[in-house]
This record gives sequence, structure tokens and C-alpha cells, in this order.
Amino acid sequence: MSSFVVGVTGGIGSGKSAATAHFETLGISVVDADIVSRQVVAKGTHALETIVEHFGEHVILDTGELNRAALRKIVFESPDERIWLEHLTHPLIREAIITALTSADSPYAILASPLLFESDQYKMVNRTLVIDVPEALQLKRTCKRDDNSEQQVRAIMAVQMSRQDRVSKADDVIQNDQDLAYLHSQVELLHTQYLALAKQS
Ligand SMILES: CC(C)(COP(=O)(O)OP(=O)(O)OC[C@H]1O[C@@H](n2cnc3c(N)ncnc32)[C@H](O)[C@@H]1O)[C@@H](O)C(=O)NCCC(=O)NCCS
Ligand SMILES: Nc1ncnc2c1ncn2[C@@H]1O[C@H](COP(=O)(O)OP(=O)(O)OP(=O)(O)O)[C@@H](O)[C@H]1O
Repeated sequence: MSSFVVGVTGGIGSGKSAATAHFETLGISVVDADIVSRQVVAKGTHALETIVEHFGEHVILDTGELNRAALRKIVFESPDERIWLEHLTHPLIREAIITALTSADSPYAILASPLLFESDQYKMVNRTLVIDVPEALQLKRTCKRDDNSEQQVRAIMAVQMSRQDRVSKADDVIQNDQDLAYLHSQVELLHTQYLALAKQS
């Protein structure tokens, strides 16, 4: 188990995955809360059954998997429904993150999560890194990547912590407003620091 864990966060489409993919190429184990959050509601899980009982059959695909687009539409339009879903999934996500971090064996490990500060996941990490982008770029990159409408991305951004609050809580910040080569260079600088901090811990 890695004794030093860096939490990487940022708003939707800020570049968390792009940053953590580069940490991975440097040999660092990455636990991604978005991936974990899909596993806890995979086909056949009790959590998925509970979701279908609550929202109805239309949130399930013919394959038996969660219809993510349908659920996304519901929960980002209704705060009560989002809170209901978070109460169901967040404890499961937390347990699965702990299990995954326990088997991480690199000099330090990374927990990537969009809700590091909003949930209690920040308590699982020794240091925090925010990937920060201007909102216009965040919107542009997310719409280009996903088939989400601009309105839907704005609805997701609206329920997330403000850019200013997130940055004020961070130990480290990378400005991801340039090209990927620049992002990678910033990741490499921090990697050197994290190796030194992990050795001291
Ligand atoms: C609503 C769901 C089904 C939509 O699935 P979809 O495949 O469209 O999106 P995905 O899970 O890949 O999330 C995309 C991005 O949306 C944002 N997001 C997702 N859930 C939340 C949330 N509860 N609050 C704020 N932002 C969120 C994050 O930036 C995330 O990176 C899904 O996001 C979900 O189950 N969310 C609740 C669980 C959760 O809080 N996950 C966040 C990681 S801990
Ligand atoms: N510096 C950059 N230059 C150009 N494109 C970038 C840069 N950083 C990230 N991107 C692109 O922007 C999009 C969003 O980045 P990424 O998927 O890494 O964000 P994320 O924070 O992981 O998002 P989410 O919260 O939705 O999981 C991706 O298509 C990615 O390839």
C-alpha cells in the first residue's frame, strides 16, 4: 500500500483524466472515482436494483445496464434526486476507493475525484492538486468530448464547487489552459515533489 496519497480534483472537463494518465505513465497508481462510481452500479448490483425501484424501468437499458444519459438528465435537473442518488452511491464509492487504494503499490498513489472537496474523500489523501481551467475552456472541451448539450454541462458545473473555492482549498494547482505538452510538464514537476514528500512520510 502506498502511504502517501495525492487527491486530484477539478470541475467537469478540467483535465483530471489527462493529468492522471500522465502520472500513470510515470509509474504512479491511479484510483479514479468516476470509474469506481460506474462499478458500484454495474449490472446485477444491489445498488442498481435500488436505483430502478426508485426511478423506474426507463433508467435501465435493454442490456440490463444503467441508462446513464437518462439518469444524468434527471439528477442534474432535480437537486433532491441527485442527493438521493449520492446518499446511495457515495458510501459504496468510498468503500471501493479504500479497497483500491489499499492495493496501490507505487511510491505514492493518486485518487482522482471530481468531488474530492464536496464529499469527505479529501480526508483519505495527504495532499491535494486542483486542475484549474477558465470556465469557457471547460465548457468547450467538455462539449467537444461528450455528446452533452451546453445546457447540460452548465447544469453539472452549477452543482459543483466554484473554481475559486476549489483553488483556495488546494495545496497545488495546475493551470490547464495551454496544450497537453504543457500539462504534462507541470505533472512532471509535481511528480518530483511528490516523490520527495512520499519519502519523508
Ligand atoms: C448521474 C450519472 C449516472 C451520469 O453518468 P455519466 O456517465 O453521464 O457521467 P460520469 O459518471 O462519467 O460523470 C461525469 C462528470 O459529471 C460530474 N458529476 C457526476 N456526478 C456528480 C455529482 N453527484 N455532483 C457533481 N458533479 C457530478 C463529474 O464532473 C464527473 O466527472 C453519474 O454521474 C452518477 O452516478 N453520479 C452520482 C455518483 C457521483 O457522485 N459520482 C461522482 C464521482 S464520486
Ligand atoms: N491541455 C489540454 N489541451 C487540449 N485538450 C485538453 C487539454 N486537457 C484536457 N483536454 C481535453 O479536454 C477534455 C476534458 O479533459 P478530461 O477528460 O481529462 O477532463 P476530466 O477533468 O477528467 O473530466 P470529467 O470530470 O468529466 O471526468 C478531454 O477530451 C481532454 O482530452
